[in-house]
Amino acid sequence: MKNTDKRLIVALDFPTWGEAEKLVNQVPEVMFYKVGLELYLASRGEAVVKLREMGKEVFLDLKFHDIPNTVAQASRQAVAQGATIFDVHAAGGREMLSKAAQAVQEQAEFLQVRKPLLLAITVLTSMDEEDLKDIGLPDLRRTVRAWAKLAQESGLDGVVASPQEISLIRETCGPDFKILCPGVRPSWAEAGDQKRILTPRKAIELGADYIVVGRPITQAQDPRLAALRIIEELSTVS
Ligand SMILES: O=C(O)c1cc(=O)[nH]c(=O)n1[C@@H]1O[C@H](COP(=O)(O)O)[C@@H](O)[C@H]1O
Repeated sequence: MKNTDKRLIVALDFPTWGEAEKLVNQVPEVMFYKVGLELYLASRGEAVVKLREMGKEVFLDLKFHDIPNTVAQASRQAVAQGATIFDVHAAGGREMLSKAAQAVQEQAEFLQVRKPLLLAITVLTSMDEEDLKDIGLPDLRRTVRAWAKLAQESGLDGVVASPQEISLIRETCGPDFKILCPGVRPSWAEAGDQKRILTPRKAIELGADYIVVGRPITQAQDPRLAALRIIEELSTVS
């Protein structure tokens, strides 16, 4: 199908599978969807199965953050669900990250399935310097750099980060480390609760491998038109 771009992942933040399914059917050009906490729980995990049956790729965004054994075991389940990408929090630390990476490798070999990309959340795009100070972390860019480096040293494939930190992460982790960016807002959309944002084109130009866009598409009057405008914007950047 023309007019698709797998660098665009649409966040299906809906309270029922029915609403999510309607959106997916409205925008056949979008091939990659994010299932987060709300839809995963509302659909009792079925959203992932249904999207796979519809031929879509899934970013399973459950942001695991727990003791190393618990996260490793949950990671095995994420591999079994057929996600293309899933994530854990970098703040879980070196042992949690490396056990998760090891579990993904082992489980993919055991099930003989394609190994999903395992990404680490750095600093959430809804937080700014002030929010970080509140939780005792004094320097946003130093934190992002340290967490990205830790994720890479622990064997992860990449990070989830604000587009504003792409250059910093590229400098630190090199060209092959994956960077997935939420906090992406077309010039015509509202920021909402996102604080560290850039446009889709700018994010890709700076070196993002994937962008995640939710409400500018899912809450648009015409979601298909909104998605096509973003796909068109991306097509100008190779
Ligand atoms: O892990 C994520 O996807 C994520 C990380 C982050 O730092 N910021 C962030 O917004 N997200 C997710 O990306 C999506 C962004 O949605 P919109 O703000 O509606 O475009 C939401 O589903 C968030 O859960």
